[in-house]
Parts: sequence; C-alpha cells; structure tokens
Amino acid sequence: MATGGVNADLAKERERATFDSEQLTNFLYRGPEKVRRKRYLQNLAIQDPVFKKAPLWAFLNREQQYATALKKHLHAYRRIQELGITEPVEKFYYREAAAPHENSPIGLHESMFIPTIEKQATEEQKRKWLPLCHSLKMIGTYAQTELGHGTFIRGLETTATYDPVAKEFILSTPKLTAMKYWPGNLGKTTNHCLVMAQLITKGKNHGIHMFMLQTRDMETHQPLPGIELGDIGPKFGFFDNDNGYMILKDVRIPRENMFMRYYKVLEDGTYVTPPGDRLNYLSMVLLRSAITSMIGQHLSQACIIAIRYSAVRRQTEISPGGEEAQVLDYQTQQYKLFPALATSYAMLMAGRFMYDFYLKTTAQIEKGDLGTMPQLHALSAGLKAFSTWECTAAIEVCRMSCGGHGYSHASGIPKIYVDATPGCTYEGENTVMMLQVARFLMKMYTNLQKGQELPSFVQYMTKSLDTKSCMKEEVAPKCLVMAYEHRASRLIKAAADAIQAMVMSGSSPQEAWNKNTVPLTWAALAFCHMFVVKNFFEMVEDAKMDGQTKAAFMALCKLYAVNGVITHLGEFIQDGYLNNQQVQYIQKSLLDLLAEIRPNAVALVDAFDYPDAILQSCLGRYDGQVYQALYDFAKSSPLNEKEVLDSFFDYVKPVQQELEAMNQPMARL
Ligand SMILES: CCCCC/C=C\C/C=C\C/C=C\CC/C=C/C(=O)SCCNC(=O)CCNC(=O)[C@H](O)C(C)(C)COP(=O)(O)OP(=O)(O)OC[C@H]1O[C@@H](n2cnc3c(N)ncnc32)[C@H](O)[C@@H]1OP(=O)(O)O
Ligand SMILES: Cc1cc2nc3c(=O)[nH]c(=O)nc-3n(C[C@H](O)[C@H](O)[C@H](O)COP(=O)(O)OP(=O)(O)OC[C@H]3O[C@@H](n4cnc5c(N)ncnc54)[C@H](O)[C@@H]3O)c2cc1C
Repeated sequence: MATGGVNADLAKERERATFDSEQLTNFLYRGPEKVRRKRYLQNLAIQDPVFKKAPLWAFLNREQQYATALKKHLHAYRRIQELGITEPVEKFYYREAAAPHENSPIGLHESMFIPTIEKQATEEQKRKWLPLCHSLKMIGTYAQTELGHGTFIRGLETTATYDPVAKEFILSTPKLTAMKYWPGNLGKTTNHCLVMAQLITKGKNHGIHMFMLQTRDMETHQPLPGIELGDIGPKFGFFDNDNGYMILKDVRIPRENMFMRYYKVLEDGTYVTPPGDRLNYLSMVLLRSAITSMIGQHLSQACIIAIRYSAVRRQTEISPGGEEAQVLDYQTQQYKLFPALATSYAMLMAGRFMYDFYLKTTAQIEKGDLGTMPQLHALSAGLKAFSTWECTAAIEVCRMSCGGHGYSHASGIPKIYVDATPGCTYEGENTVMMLQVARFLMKMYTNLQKGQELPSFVQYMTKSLDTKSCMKEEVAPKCLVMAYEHRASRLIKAAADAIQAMVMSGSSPQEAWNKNTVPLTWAALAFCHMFVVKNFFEMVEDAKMDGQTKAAFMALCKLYAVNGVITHLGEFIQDGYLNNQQVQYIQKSLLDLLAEIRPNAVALVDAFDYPDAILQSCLGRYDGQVYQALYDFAKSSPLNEKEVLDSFFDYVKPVQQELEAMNQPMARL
C-alpha cells in the first residue's frame, strides 16, 4: 500500500483550480441527490468482501479471469435484487464498482437478450420467458453474426424453415460460413440465444427474423442435440468473455419461438406482413444509442489517469540547475491531453442527448408511429461510429502521454483501450455505419432540392454556402458552430454533385454511389462532428451551475471546437470560408485555451468522480502516490513469488552447461 498523504503537486493543483469540481460532478450526474446515491451504491459494492477479496485481473490466466468475472457479476446480480435496485443507471453504478475491470459474462443477457424480449416478443412470450430470465434460469445472448457475415445482415446464411405439419421451425447452419461466430457469452455461459435467421415458409424466403433457441440443458448445462457450441479463443481484449461459435444441424423449435410481436407466421405457414420494415434491427439501435456515453466514460477514465499522473510526474529541468517541471506544464503535453479531456466531455454530452432521443423515439415507435425511425437509425449509427473512433484514438494518446509506465497494466490504460476499441466494430462496423449516415443525408439533401421540410438536426443544409465566416479575434461559439455547419453542408453537396455528375454521364446510381463512398464518409463524419460540437455548446449554455464552473466548462467546449477545426483545417478552408487571418485567430485561441485550462486540469478530471477502487490505476490514484504504487504492483507480480524460477533450472542451466562444454578448448579440437 502506498502511504504518505496526498502528493504535494496534486494537492497544489486542487488548491489552484478556479472552480469547485463538485459543481461539475453534480451536473454530470444530474444533481447532488443523484451523486450522493451514486456514491452510496458504489461504496456498498466497494466494501463488499466478495468484491474486495477478488484477485487483480492482470495477474490471472484466461480461465481464472472468466471465473472471476462470472463470480463477481453473479454476486452483483444477486445483491442488486436483494438491495431492490431497479433503476438501470443505479444498477450500472453498482456493477461498475463491483467489477470495474471484469466484462460481464451475463452482460448481453441484460443489455440485449432481455430488452429484445421486452420489445419484440408477444405478451404471451414475455409472460413465459421474462420470469425465467430474471431468475437466471434462462441466460441468453444475441446470436446474429456468422463466420462469413457480420455487416451484411441480409446475407446471413442461417435458415429457419417452417414445417406446417409439425408446427415447428427447423434451424440450420447449412455451411461452414453460416455458423454463428462472435456472439458474446454464447460459448460457455448462456443456455439460450436469440438467433437471427432467414425465415423460409411455403417455399419463400422472407428475410431475417428472430427466433428463441435453447442451446443447453437448463439443469446439466450440456449442449442440446444438434447443437455444437464453443468459445472462439483469446482476443485483443474482452479476455474474460466467452464469445462463441455455434453450429446448428436441423434443430427443431416450436412455432411459438419466433418473435411475433411485429412479424408473424400463422399455423398454416402464412407469413403476415409487418407494419414497418427493419423493426427487428431495434436491438442493435438500443446498444448503438448507449455506446456514445459508454465510450465517453472509458475516455474519461483514461484522462483522469493521464492528467493526474502528468501533474505528479516531473521530468527535465526547464532552466539549468532549476527544478524539474511537472510534465503537465509542457505545452505539448497539454496539447495531447486537453483535447482528449474535451473530447470525453463532448461525448458524454452527445451520449446524454442520444440516449434521451432513443427513449423518446422508441416510445413513439411503441405507439405505432415509425416516422422518426430513420432519424434514430442515422443518429445512433453516426454517433456510435464517430464517438468510438474519436475516443479510442484519444485513449491511445493518453496512454502514450504516460511514457513507459503507460505501457504497463499498472497504469490501467491498456485494459481501457482493449475493452473500448471493439466498439469501433461491434454493433455495426464504423465505416459501414458512416455510410448509413451518408445514405440518410443524401436523402435529406434530395428532399431539400424538392423543397420539402427537413428534420431539425439537418436544417443546417438549408443555409447558403455562398457566405464567409464571421470569425473574429475573439473566437465566438456562434462562429465556430457556423463553420462546422458550413463544412458539413459543403461536403454533402460535394458528394451529391459528384454522384449526380456520374449518373448524368451514364453510370447507374449504385455505381456512382460506390465510386464516391470516400467523399460520402467525409460528409457523414463532418455531420456527426458538427452535431457533437453544437450539442456540446447548447448543453454548456443551458447548464445550471455557478459562473466559475461554467467558465471552466465553456473553455473545454471551445477547445473541442477549435481543435477540431485545426485537425480538419483543409475541409474548413477549401472553399475560402475561413481566410488566413481567421485561421491565425483560431490557432492563437487554441494556445490560449490550453493555458486557460491548465490550472483547472486536475479539478476537471476529479469532477468525473471515479473512486480509486474503480480506476485500479497506479498512475491515476487520487493521492498521487504513484511511485510507491508502481513498486507495490511490481512486487505483487506472480513471477516474483519465487526468488529463482524453475525455468532457470529447466532451460537456462542446461544451455549454459552445453555452451560451456562446447567452448572448452578440448571440445573445439
Ligand atoms: C440497456 C442499456 C445497455 C447498456 C449497454 C451499454 C453498452 C454496451 C456495452 C458493451 C458491449 C458489449 C458487447 C457488445 C455486443 C455486440 C453485439 C453485436 O455486435 S450484435 C451484431 C451487430 N451487427 C450489426 O450491427 C450489423 C451491422 N449491419 C446492419 O445494421 C445492416 O446490415 C446495414 C449495414 C444497416 C444494412 O442493412 P440492410 O438491411 O442491408 O439495409 P440497406 O442498406 O439496404 O438499407 C435499407 C433501409 O433500411 C434502413 N435501415 C437499416 N438499418 C436500420 C435500422 N437499424 N433502423 C432503421 N432503419 C434502418 C436503411 O437506412 C435503409 O433505409 P432507406 O431505404 O434508405 O430509407
Ligand atoms: C468484442 C466483440 C463482440 C461481439 N459481440 C457480438 C454479439 O454479441 N453478437 C453478434 O451477433 N455479433 C457480435 N460481434 C460481431 C460484430 O457485430 C461484427 O464483427 C461487426 O458487425 C462487423 O462485422 P464483420 O466482422 O462482418 O466485419 P466486415 O463487414 O467483414 O468488415 C471488414 C471490413 O470490410 C469493410 N466493409 C464491409 N462491408 C462494407 C460495405 N458495405 N461498404 C464498405 N466497407 C465495407 C468494413 O468497413 C471493414 O473495414 C462482436 C464482435 C466483437 C469484436
């Protein structure tokens, strides 16, 4: 254990902050009452002996990691029920503190399996399945991706063929590429799954539909006949999760196991047309809508670690013989870390918007109004892709900004990175998601040409492109937002013009689209970027907090916007929207903002309010006693349990002896 109170540099950082970090914490968690409740729940979990005694994940092999994750998450599941915690966000706080570095082997049961039953099953199906799910008799997952197809859902090869005589579906993965591959917790943990399969009835394929499949016996946990299951092996991260494979050999399930709230197959095999298309993609939309907040949280943890450590770490004397500087005082270090910090706040704000929008829109869908589905799809796909790309890149910057110690699991950042980066792939590969956004934007652009009204968040397209920036020496939020709107409008128009020109010269619309997917992704990215910037400004402006806190928050918001312009400068100046003088104002503003944020950097990460027990980082400790903690971490390495390892006698000694014998003068003769 590290001792010695709070590191003097870190203590000074907290004293010099110009605002009270607690105010920002209250804003982030939606009020002081909610903060108190969060801390109470987190403390309950942190003090629980089952969680306290669990070994550190980094020193365990994969089987031990899996068992630890299972033990912790099942204990948390039971405790959450005993404590009567029902609010999803409160469950999240408890679980996060209970198992901060263990991905849940029952995570998909809770985040996809149960919500899909709630949203896509009939009342009768819900009555049958939900009680079993809540008591964990049924533990399920979401089995969609196959060996051969993940992105192109319509190309999935698993079939569900209806047999009207037996009133059953026959589930089959007819070739190697059809086997389910990747679904989380499918390999060993779950005993049920939702299978996405091509529905075939009366000889006709009706496309992808959802079916409930029992995969293992509910007592013995053995796989059921006709089903081969297993873990897919170790991965880049998510070590403690059994992502699985599954082969189905003509497995029969009752007709009632098709999810029939929207889509139906009658007893005689008649397919009943659904009220709306793509309704069975809604489970993916739920997770996509939640990912922006989740990834913002991952990045906020990396920022806490890197910024606290940079305040404690001293390296190189600035003037000969003088004191070595805190590395956080180097402008280059600030340029790495403060944009990352601003990005994490930007994504937390975007995630807040996104999840609220999801709840609002799905409430309308539940009432049969599907009008806003395309907007929900476009925004959730776009923000999911944009936020995961931006945040994972920034997490890696945080890691490298910690120098050598950032490479050690003692820092906590490598684990954050490997668990965050698959967010770029799962729930829709990011480029593919951006192309879905582009498809939506092109539609909106066409509607605009036809004089139709546009939804509010694409109103920016209606503004004239024939303008110049209003940017002055005092870089104003309004001018920054307008610059982002201009860039997004110009890029969608450029892509549309390029496609139209190709069509006019004889290409098919599909060919023209495919030859312009790169500019289309530029346009989609610019749209998402603009959305995040605008939303960030709006949320800061509306935030109820004292003037000093708001000023500190606003500085971050401006930095996010200014840094984005500099990073993508070409796209802002290509048509002369910003002139040379204005670019200089923006560059100066960036440096001024770094200096303005500097005294508040530690308070801005303290505001995220992560206890040490959740961070589990030697570098990110609240007390800054990083060197003692690193030494303790090294001492606890299992390699240090024995002074001399057996492998020394097994491998080093024999080779030494052989080499010694070979090099004897006699042996050389
Ligand atoms: C309760 C809180 C939850 C907390 C949990 C928080 C975070 C999660 C934590 C950790 C995560 C842990 C584990 C991760 C688990 C991962 C699970 C998975 O990965 S599941 C598998 C995910 N797979 C995908 O996402 C596949 C991606 N592919 C697709 O979505 C589609 O194939 C694609 C690319 C959209 C194309 O679909 P297709 O049917 O071919 O459509 P078209 O391109 O032809 O377009 C036709 C029209 O349909 C519209 N469309 C498409 N999708 C949707 C949708 N979802 N909603 C509404 N509309 C949609 C599309 O825009 C077209 O419309 P128009 O014709 O242009 O009008
Ligand atoms: C940690 C993790 C957990 C997962 N959990 C689950 C789960 O629980 N359930 C489940 O069903 N699946 C799960 N998956 C699978 C995941 O959803 C898929 O891997 C994902 O949807 C991407 O599909 P893919 O692997 O087929 O990628 P591919 O589509 O093969 O992507 C490969 C490349 O091709 C490009 N590409 C593909 N199509 C197009 C296109 N139309 N236009 C342009 N470029 C294209 C992509 O951009 C990418 O660069 C998980 C994956 C991971 C990594």
